[in-house]
Amino acid sequence: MKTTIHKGRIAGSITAPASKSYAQRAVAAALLAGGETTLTHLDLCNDTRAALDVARRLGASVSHEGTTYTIRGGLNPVSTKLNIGESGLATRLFTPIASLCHMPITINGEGSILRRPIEMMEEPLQALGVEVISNGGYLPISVKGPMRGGEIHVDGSLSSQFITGLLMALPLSPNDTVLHVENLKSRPYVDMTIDLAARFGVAIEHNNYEQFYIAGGQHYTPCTYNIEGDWSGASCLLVAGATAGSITIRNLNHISLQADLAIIEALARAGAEIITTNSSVTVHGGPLHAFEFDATDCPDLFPALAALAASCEGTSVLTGTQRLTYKESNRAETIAEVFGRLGIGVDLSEENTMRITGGPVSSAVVDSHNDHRIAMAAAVAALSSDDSVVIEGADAADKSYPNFWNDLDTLRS
Ligand SMILES: O=C(O)C1=C[C@@H](OP(=O)(O)O)[C@@H](O)[C@H](O)C1
Ligand SMILES: C=C(OP(=O)(O)O)C(=O)O
Repeated sequence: MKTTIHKGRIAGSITAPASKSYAQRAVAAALLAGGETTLTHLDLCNDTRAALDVARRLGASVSHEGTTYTIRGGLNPVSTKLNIGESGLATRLFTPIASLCHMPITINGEGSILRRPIEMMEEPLQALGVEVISNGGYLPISVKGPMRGGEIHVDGSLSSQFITGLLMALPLSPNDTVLHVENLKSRPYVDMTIDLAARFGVAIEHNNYEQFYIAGGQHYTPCTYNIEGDWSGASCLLVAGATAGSITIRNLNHISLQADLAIIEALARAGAEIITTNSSVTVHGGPLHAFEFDATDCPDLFPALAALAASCEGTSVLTGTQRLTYKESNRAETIAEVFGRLGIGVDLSEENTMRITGGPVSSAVVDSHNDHRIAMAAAVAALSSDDSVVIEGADAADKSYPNFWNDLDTLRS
């Protein structure tokens, strides 16, 4: 899909979509719980839809009325093939869960996930007694458990998602596990996992995120769990509030564990006016200035931060670009290309650093590279353009925020 976004102002309010990070974790916990779990405020995006499909294939029964989902859990595969769509989290979360089963299960996906590495899962799963065959460190991957527990080492520098998968699956293995983690990045996502597991009655202990102690033989207890609004999805439109008018987003919890709550700090550093209540955030624009921000632990914010920096006076310095190579696109390169076409200088010459010099945004045709966060960031930049920006591959937003283009329309009318 191609969409054209004209320059202009935004105002008004919208409701944040469900956090796909929490939704996928909650669907996994509901699958692992013997009994009926109710998930509320679960509006679907492609990644969450994929998680629900995988949960069904692994034995869950799922029904819903509106955004309230009832999931009857119990790990009991009805299929030996899982399709995780394009979701990095679903790949690295459901592979350890599938490894709890006695039968061989193959996990495959489509689009960008086929180019994203999964090699980090192989040795640790083997050390836990799982037979593993991958496609040279990429999908598809076949696993045959059951995963036993034990003592393993995992490098967390490329992704935290496999650690999330292990933390969620290993409590159900027969033996205890000591998981040694080096170089953990995206740490708030691990906090989200531990917190969600605790809400389902599962205990995970750790020593400064370096050793995790996971008792085996635990049980997930079914419960009613509300899916928080998504700070990641909201981040681009909050930036649009700062660069092109004002915005209120409801259904955002400002004491959330979500990594991308950090967008508030970046907006404040750039000089935006921010008002938070218990369940909403309002951002007003004004003169914006260059800011410095380390996004190592909240890598999904980079595209939104680039759109913010493009509208700031001066050169903003963002660190943590090493985290971006294996996202839906090579995101540092994609940001440099897309914002370069819009006339915004993006300098990647220093390691792990992105320098963005704000200035006028030119009309151009840009390609999302099938990356949802790039499509949404380009739309925000377009609001400050001299005329309009054509975004090719705009439907990439369906991965996390299918209603994004409608919400943007609402804010413009
Ligand atoms: O656990 C999660 O929900 C996620 C963790 C992060 O990935 P990495 O740990 O690979 O950085 C993030 O980029 C991704 O969108 C969602
Ligand atoms: C990187 C992302 O997701 P995932 O890794 O789960 O595909 C994202 O949503 O920006």
